[in-house]
Amino acid sequence: MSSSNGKLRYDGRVAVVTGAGAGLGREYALLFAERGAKVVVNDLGGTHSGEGASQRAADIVVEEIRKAGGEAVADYNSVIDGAKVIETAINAFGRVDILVNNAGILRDKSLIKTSEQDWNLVNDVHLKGSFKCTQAAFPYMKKQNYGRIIMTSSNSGIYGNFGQANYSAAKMGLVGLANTVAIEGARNNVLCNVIVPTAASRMTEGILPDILFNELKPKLIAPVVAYLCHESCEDNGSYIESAAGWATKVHIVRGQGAVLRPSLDDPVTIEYVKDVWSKVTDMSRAKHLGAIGEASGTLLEVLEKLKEGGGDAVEDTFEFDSNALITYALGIGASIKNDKDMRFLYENDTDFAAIPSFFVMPGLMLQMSTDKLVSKALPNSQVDFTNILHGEQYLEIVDDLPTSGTLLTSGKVFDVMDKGSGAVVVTNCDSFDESGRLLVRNQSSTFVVGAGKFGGKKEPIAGVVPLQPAPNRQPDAFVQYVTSEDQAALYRLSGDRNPLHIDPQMALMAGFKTPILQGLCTMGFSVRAVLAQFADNNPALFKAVKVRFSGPVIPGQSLRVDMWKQGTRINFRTVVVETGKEVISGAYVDLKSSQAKL
Ligand SMILES: CCCCCCC[C@@H](O)CC(=O)SCCNC(=O)CCNC(=O)[C@H](O)C(C)(C)COP(=O)(O)OP(=O)(O)OC[C@H]1O[C@@H](n2cnc3c(N)ncnc32)[C@H](O)[C@@H]1OP(=O)(O)O
Repeated sequence: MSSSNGKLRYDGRVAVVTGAGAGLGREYALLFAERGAKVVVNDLGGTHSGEGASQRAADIVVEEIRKAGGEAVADYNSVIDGAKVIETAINAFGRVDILVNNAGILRDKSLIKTSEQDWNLVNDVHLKGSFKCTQAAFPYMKKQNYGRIIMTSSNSGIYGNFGQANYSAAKMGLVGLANTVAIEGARNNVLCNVIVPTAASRMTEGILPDILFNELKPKLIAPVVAYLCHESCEDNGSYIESAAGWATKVHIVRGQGAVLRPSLDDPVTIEYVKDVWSKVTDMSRAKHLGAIGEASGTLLEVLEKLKEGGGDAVEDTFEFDSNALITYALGIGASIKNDKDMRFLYENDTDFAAIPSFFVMPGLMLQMSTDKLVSKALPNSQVDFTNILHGEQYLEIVDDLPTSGTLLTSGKVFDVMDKGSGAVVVTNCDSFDESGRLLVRNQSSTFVVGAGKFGGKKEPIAGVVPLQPAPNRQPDAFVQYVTSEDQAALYRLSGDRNPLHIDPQMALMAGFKTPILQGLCTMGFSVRAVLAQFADNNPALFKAVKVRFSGPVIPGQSLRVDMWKQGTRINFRTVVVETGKEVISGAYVDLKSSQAKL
């Protein structure tokens, strides 16, 4: 009930505040009364460790309220007798609208020294007392279709605090109690929230440092609790931390988690758990779940994935910005010497855009960040940078591409082939933007040299994107580029830090005389050639590319890209000019429209 001057009022409401003889409870009681509520000032009047009883504390506060012109009655019952506390409200005022479960005691001891009595007493007053009072008030509130309930938790519960095992447990218990009360009351407009206060009171005296203690006035928290209890506040099940004239909502969050077995038929092993532990504990994409149904919903999704045998999917985020796009463009030979390349090199260019082949990166980085995909797909195989070569790549742009953002990429092994001289592992990686929109699909084949002859099948399954041989005629066009001796060194800044491309020793171990160029760098040069020749350098016309890396390129060599136009498909091959050897075969770029011209 708001009065005309905009002040929030509680006229006609009856508020029960437990433990209202001092500290926070007293401030709540005074504020409710000042704003028109009739108040039950409950206080057993014991010591802060729960000894003794006295009517004095409650009486003083009642007196204070009455003197100020408010209405209040005292109640001296223990909150464990919750029914009696609520009875006081019904007898005096005929109803109960607001219940602030605030009463509490402390019996701080280290875990080892905590007696059963210390445990029971603290839990009884905080947890059982809140339960008893709430249970007694609930029928009245439900019947009148109105109620506001507060549970009082503590950072000691949420984070733990040395010497407060009993208190921490009770305080976290109150969070659980509030969660369910909020659900059970919602239909009848009986809302329940949690306050997590840090206040100077007789309970915290001697625990908090003096400087902090003096600034943590209970009076500064009372308006937060009062607002939570006002009819205009629709929060339900919220945890609100408040102290020193500050308040915030607190959430329990859950990470994305990791699937712990490849399929429904597989057991969960300790070793697998260890392998994916960093994913289990990764909180970078943690989320708050609104209800228990959301939590179990995720489990159903996991089971669905496992049924499809997709439990081995791995996920990662990929962040990029204009720097990443420009570094990539330079890495595949874009140059300011070419006017039409400015849009790829200068973030203030009005048409600034990514060269579309940049979007192989999320899939590549996912594969390089985990040894779970390629190596796990092969029996007894040791996969490392000395025996893998990029075999094939397919990239498809599905939706409009931003020039910066964070993509979530999900990848899994799609096919494994035994080619004798090596094994080919095909992975599919889909990348989504933050709203869940699928932007890019990548399919990569990794040729694992020497890992063949394991008795696997030779042919690909349906869904492995096939190559397309070049037409049997002279190319319609060709473009030639010189790569720099530093090309691989420059390109690796985009993320592919495979030492094969820069470290002569590693190259020797992998069977090459010198470091070789990244396959995707050669692909990038080739895509640039097709865009320049057939799409007026317009990246928006690019739809997809498929290539096979059929031979290595040495940085410094020249590349000739031979192209054939067949409608919107541009077939191409890439040849090292100095040797005449084909290094990209069976390749094509699909453009979005047939505006493409010779
Ligand atoms: C975990 C991380 C994920 C991946 C990260 C990648 C990181 C990067 O840093 C790695 C790189 O960029 S490496 C550089 C780019 N790649 C290359 O230079 C490889 C060039 N290709 C070759 O040398 C040979 O084709 C070679 C060696 C691949 C094959 O040659 P051969 O052994 O002589 O094979 P061949 O007799 O020609 O054919 C045997 C069967 O294999 C198939 N095949 C051939 N080349 C393939 C290729 N590139 N990709 C896929 N399959 C290929 C053939 O079709 C044949 O199969 P079938 O008998 O069924 O026809």
